[in-house]
Amino acid sequence: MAVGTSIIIRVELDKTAVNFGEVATAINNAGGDVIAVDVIRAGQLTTIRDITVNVSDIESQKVVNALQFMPGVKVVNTSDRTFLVHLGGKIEVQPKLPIKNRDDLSKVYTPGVARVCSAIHENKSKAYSLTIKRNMVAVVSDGSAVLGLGDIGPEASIPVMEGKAMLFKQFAGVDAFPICLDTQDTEEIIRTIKAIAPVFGGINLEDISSPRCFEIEERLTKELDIPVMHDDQHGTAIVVLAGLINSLKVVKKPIGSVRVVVNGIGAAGVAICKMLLAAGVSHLTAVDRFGAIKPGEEYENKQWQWLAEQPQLQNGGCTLSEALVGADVFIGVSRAGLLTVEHLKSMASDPIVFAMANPEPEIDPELAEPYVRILATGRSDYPNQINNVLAFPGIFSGALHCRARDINTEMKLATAHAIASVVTDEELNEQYIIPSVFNAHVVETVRREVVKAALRTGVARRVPSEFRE
Ligand SMILES: NC(=O)C1=CN([C@@H]2O[C@H](COP(=O)(O)OP(=O)(O)OC[C@H]3O[C@@H](n4cnc5c(N)ncnc54)[C@H](O)[C@@H]3O)[C@@H](O)[C@H]2O)C=CC1
Ligand SMILES: CC(=O)C(=O)O
Ligand SMILES: [Mg+2]
Repeated sequence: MAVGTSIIIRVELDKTAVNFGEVATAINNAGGDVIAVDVIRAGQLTTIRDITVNVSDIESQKVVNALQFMPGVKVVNTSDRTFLVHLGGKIEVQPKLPIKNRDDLSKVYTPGVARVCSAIHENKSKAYSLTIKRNMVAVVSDGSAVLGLGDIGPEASIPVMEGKAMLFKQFAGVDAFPICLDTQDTEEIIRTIKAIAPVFGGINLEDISSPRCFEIEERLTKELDIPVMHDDQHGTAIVVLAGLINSLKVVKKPIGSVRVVVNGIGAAGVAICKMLLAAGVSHLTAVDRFGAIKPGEEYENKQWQWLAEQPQLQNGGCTLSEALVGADVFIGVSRAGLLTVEHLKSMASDPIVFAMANPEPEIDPELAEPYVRILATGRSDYPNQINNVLAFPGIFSGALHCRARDINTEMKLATAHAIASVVTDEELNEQYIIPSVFNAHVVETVRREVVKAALRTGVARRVPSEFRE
């Protein structure tokens, strides 16, 4: 399944040779959908127009080619609107107050700033009240597992990390900065993050491949006193659990009785398995490239080893096709196109399918829809978007608010239940198992429940005023 985009094509039309209707037909025939037309210049013999076209990324060149070879049409240039929003980057640093005169200058900078530095030197925790640390998260990647694109390197990962920073700010008011590291060495990543940590109130690890991501997160959690969370693991697992809680209400199956197959036991898959077990799933099959993880087998990957020792793990060694026969739930965090209609037909009644590989899911949603009761993907352009963006802004907002030193399992479970609770019983249906990322109640509810869980479990270092008795 191709990814949709929209392009603007500037054309010069020779009025004696072609009319706009013919141009629009050629675009449609090549797979494009004209959504807007602007006349840039209208002359006696020629007109210049900007034509905005919705098109799949695969077909965009076909559309341009179709026009290029049309008599009377000259393609002046083409711009991809997705690329346009990335021009010059998507975020910037803005001062909170203007520097209008020398008096202002001497307060925000030297000499005034020196007194503030000394105050922090005497009491390090004042960095929270006197610097950006209080509300600033580092979004750190090494470019090794970017979306489903794989190891594309630090520079190529910047657009995703900038995007995450935008989401932090827009949805939760949390400032976040993208940091893309030119190393994939576990020790060097740990050392670097520890070295930059003083500026930040939290560390959001992003798109770091497994199994290195597990050790990096575990070590940083132990060695830093600010919350560290690998979003692809926990953000994803939390939202999956929220979606599953609500889906099971729709199909009226208790969590302890369903057979769940998770495909792709990497960063997201491991965390999803752990979260589902913590939430009460008792029949779980964990499938990766080499088949299902086998109980009793020895694995080099410590997370797989842990999973292999869990009594709820079933169907060891079988293929995805074998695992899916009679399964109630499929959760894919693997690769595009691994799931077929035949697989869906072999599942139990009322199949629940979360095909979450990005940007292309394990199965084309349009193919899957007729054969499933509930379908969710990671994408914004289909209903039921299961994406970690529902979790990380609110979690970090809550953790920063109560200055939590950790984001623990209770806080993660509280987040999953909080997200699920935003969809009321009256609203709940097959097409609406998970709230929209634009639903303002999501962050508000998650933030509140995260603070409550942090206070309850003793990881909060500050009791926000609204929680004081
Ligand atoms: N919707 C969402 O919120 C999220 C979606 N994802 C998506 O999930 C996918 C995996 O992400 P990560 O866990 O971060 O990557 P990862 O690289 O840590 O894990 C991917 C796993 O899939 C396995 N895999 C590859 N081919 C397979 C096959 N044919 N059958 C079974 N397993 C196979 C790999 O061996 C690996 O264990 C990506 O497409 C990513 O975009 C990840 C995080 C959040
Ligand atoms: C959504 C996300 O974090 C990913 O696909 O990697
Ligand atoms: Mg990610």
